[in-house]
Amino acid sequence: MNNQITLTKYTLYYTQDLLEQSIDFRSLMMTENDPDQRIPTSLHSFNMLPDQDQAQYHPATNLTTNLTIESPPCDVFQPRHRGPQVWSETRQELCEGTTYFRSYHGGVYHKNGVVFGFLIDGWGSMRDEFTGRTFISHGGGRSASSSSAALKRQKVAKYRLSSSQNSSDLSISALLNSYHEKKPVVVIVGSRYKKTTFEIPHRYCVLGWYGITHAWAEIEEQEIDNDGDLTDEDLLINGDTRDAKRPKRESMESTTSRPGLGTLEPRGGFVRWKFRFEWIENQEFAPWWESDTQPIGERISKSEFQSEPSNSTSSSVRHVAGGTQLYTKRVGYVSMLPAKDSGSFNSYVAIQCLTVGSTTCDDPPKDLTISEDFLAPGLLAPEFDQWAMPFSIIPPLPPDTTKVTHDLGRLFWKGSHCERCGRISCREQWRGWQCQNCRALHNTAHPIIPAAVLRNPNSPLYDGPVLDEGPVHISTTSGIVKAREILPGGVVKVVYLFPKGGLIFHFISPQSLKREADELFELYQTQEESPERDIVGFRRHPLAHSKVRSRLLANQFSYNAGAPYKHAVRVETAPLDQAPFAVRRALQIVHNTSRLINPEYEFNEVLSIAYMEGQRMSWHNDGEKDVGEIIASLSMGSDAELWFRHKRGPHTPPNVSPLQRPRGRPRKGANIDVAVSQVPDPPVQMAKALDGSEASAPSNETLASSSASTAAPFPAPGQTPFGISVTIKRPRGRPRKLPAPAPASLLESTKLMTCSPIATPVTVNRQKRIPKRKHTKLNSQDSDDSVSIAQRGEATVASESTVSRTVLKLRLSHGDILIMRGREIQKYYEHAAYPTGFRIGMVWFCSYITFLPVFSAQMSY
Ligand SMILES: O=C(O)CCC(=O)C(=O)O
Repeated sequence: MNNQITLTKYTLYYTQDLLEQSIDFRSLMMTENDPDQRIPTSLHSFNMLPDQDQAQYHPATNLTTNLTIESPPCDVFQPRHRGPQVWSETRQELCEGTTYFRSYHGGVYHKNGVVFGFLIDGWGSMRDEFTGRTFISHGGGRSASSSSAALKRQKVAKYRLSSSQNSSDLSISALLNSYHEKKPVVVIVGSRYKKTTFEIPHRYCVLGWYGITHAWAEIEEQEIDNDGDLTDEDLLINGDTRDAKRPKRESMESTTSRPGLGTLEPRGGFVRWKFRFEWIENQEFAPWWESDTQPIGERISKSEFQSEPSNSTSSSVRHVAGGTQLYTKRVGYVSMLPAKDSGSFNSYVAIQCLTVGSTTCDDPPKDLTISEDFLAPGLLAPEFDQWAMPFSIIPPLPPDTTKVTHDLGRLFWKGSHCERCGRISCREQWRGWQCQNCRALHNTAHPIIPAAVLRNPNSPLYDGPVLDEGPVHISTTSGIVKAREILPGGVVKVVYLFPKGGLIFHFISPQSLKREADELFELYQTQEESPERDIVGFRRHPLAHSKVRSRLLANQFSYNAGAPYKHAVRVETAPLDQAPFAVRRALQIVHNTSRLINPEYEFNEVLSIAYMEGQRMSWHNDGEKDVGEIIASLSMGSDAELWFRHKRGPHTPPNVSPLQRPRGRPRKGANIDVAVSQVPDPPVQMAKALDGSEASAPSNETLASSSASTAAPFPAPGQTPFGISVTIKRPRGRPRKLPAPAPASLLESTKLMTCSPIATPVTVNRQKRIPKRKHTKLNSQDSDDSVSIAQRGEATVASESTVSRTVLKLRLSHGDILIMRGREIQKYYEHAAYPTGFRIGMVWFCSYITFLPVFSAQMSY
């Protein structure tokens, strides 16, 4: 009964919502009225939600009804709505929801030299054309935003070439590969594309499969804005006011030509690679932008294009008075079309389109107009219609989560495609995939995954104190000091002192003490609601400071309770006393540990974070002014690495690379890549830190002097007093000479390891320094060397004194507790988390917010 009521509400909601968007929703209504009505979709269940807000805050079971839709066997997807069969409103949805367009920046998505997706959007290049079934577009790369004052005034973003494109540029060579090998490409149109005659209904709409019929290079003149009154600032600064006051076109024309395509900077323009695409008939959908009655573009005979004209020469470009028309040369033949006005074959420019196997195009032409005939369909190689398309443009259904046994792999947070309306949505909610347009929810309950199946099989199951507590990496120049102590029960406490103040405590328990964490991990995964036990409402939240205009979701799922979270993501906050049971239980566990350091610690904010395989938390710091100086966290499930690096800014040590590296995921099995020096006695501060709450970081001076006075020779590679595997990572090339090992007696008496800033070999990070790309300027300085180097991907090696900003990498395993103490860690450093698989982390903050209740750790369990 209840179900029926919900369904009726839902249908009304849809009817209204979708009618506005001209989406045919009759099928759903028929389903409700006639239960026998079959909808062609595969077998799965949808939960229907009246609106997103309710979906966010209310448990699924109270609101939803299960509508199971069973499909008749059918190979071809039957579109049930007009418009594109696949579309999205953000780039992230497109990238997460499809396999064929996963590029967040470029317009060509290619992998291993093969183009999968091609996006036409925003500003085209000169002579781009679009008819629907055919279009001419350009390869990617080497564009820069124009800094023209006139365009800035108009607030118009305009991109133009800043150097010549080369056939070996990655996206161009991939497009050439698709052209030569006749590989179909999925084409997507963005709503900012200006050349369609039809309306583009959504931000990104998949058009369908196309083949590339022609590829050629041409000269793109640099457009001159109506900035005639502006002068060339560089020339003015250099004192030649006569030249400077010349109109820009003139100074640009004086650019010297250089030989060779690709490195060529021809007079007044750059080489641009162009491609003609044509719709492939043999595909699953007809063009959605053509109405049923509209005739398909008239075909013209291919023979017209393949006949070699009697007066053709071997030269690729022929300029003939009386008109400029684009003609094509295919597979070694000059093809020609009648000039539009003259109706004859006499006036033409023949362009040498690439012949099969060739990647060079000599003497690219400049003054062209595209013949209308060249845009008519009919030039596609017959091979395109002989084979089935490689895959459906409809993304596959989400996986069957009920079968999960050991991890939540990348498939589990791939976006989903709504069969009802065509929208692709990111997986935002832990409990399922929901269409952001029509709100249909594809529910996912997975069996509880025990922590035991996620553990690293190559890591011992410790009954006593762990041996390999880390760190995975500690930079020799960081000045960070490490100490290790064994607490009752075999818990290993590792303390890291940071040179400018601040400490990190890392508690690692033997197996027998991980039972609480085991239970908690399972509690967090519980999906059944009960009056006492709410499920944790994990969801992916939008980034707070994203540079992209559209909504961009954070990688990981999170849930905040207590004081409002004000960091990298915009997370809603539930009051602590109404937080789910799992969250309150986690708080209790961490309080028990944090009181080992200071019995006064009280946390009033808990951020729970769930990561599926491949998800991570990227660089950030937790230094919000409301947040107290203690931040604690508990790890559950798969291992993770927590990386710390210097922040960019006035405090960055001068020898630290300004580049953002290392990027991406940590290497598997990474070792400590420093030489670790030994000191016989711990500095005073460290001794206190080991004792407990009195710890404070040593000053730079203390550290420097203790290191200087106590620095001992290095142990041999692979040897440390604590059984930690240490390898010296050296830059490639000439081997370095390592200092002799320290005497055994000295090593045995050592309790601390310091990464001394003095007398330690520096791991040089041989980074490629790529000069910052300059804005395109309308003058001859466009082709200055630094810009050219950057854009040709050439590189220079950073100086020997430049080292990575990353100072410390810790491995966090199931049941580990980490406590960061001191604002300095947030002020001078940032951190990032890289889990190796399904993992839940909890972070506790003590926020200075007096009006919120401070949760007591003495709760009943
Ligand atoms: O997942 C983790 O343990 C790290 C989380 C974190 O860095 C943070 O919330 O600040």
